[in-house]
Amino acid sequence: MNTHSAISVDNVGVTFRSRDGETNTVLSGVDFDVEHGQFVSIVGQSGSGKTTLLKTISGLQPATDGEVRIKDKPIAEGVDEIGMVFQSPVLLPWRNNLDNVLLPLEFRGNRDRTAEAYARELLDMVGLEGKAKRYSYELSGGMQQRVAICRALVSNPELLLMDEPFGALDAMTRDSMNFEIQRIWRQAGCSVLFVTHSISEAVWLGDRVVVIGGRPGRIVADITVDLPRLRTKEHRYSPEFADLVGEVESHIGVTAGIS
Ligand SMILES: Nc1ncnc2c1ncn2[C@@H]1O[C@H](COP(=O)(O)OP(=O)(O)OP(=O)(O)O)[C@@H](O)[C@H]1O
Repeated sequence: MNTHSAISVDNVGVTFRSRDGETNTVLSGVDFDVEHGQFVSIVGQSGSGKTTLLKTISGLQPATDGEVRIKDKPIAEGVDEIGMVFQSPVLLPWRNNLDNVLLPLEFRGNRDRTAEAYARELLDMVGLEGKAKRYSYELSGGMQQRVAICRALVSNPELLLMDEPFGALDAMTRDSMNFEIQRIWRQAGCSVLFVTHSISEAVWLGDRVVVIGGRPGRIVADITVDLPRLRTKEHRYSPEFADLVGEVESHIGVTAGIS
């Protein structure tokens, strides 16, 4: 492991075993490090194992081989340093936004005035000033996803795992969330692993784009995105951006045997 790594995924493999004893190895030899504060996009064909990888890094899915370490502590020992955001915000409709954001702290018995003030700060940070006492049904899809992001950030995680977080949003809201998430990430100061089906989103947001491919899934490319921050729409029309998108596409295509 690199001494500066916040997250170390060390030769991880995942094999599922069905009830009748059949095995399905989904990931094999997945090996990469994430430095503190890095934004890493993960792309790959449907079924390549992206969600399985995020679940394994979060500790929800035990690794069959290898190990995941967060700040040098094995994930298997239980680590509080992770926040997760899914495609659907999954907010509890009977709780207002503030209470939804505070849920993880409530579970741990850590809800107090300081936590409430921080949760309000987060809601302000994502542009939901004045919406703390509103309910999810009063919000747009993009606003609900912002509440889910606040809930994931309220424990000050080292690592934010995002699985297709903007996949259910319309194109314009997705665009604005892509811009917003850069600002939120920089303010929160955490590392991010961001799974997406959109190659341009992956390149636009990432410091790196990790491509998962093959059967079983493994890392077939790890591409550095050397575009300046904060990225604006103009970057998407630059030749450098187009080259990077082409490079990522070529790796996804090669692994699928379609290029
Ligand atoms: N709990 C499980 N038990 C058995 N097989 C599973 C389980 N979870 C995932 N799989 C299998 O692992 C493979 C990878 O699934 P995964 O959801 O990780 O892929 P993905 O790259 O995230 O796909 P998508 O892009 O479609 O969301 C699939 O073949 C899936 O059927």
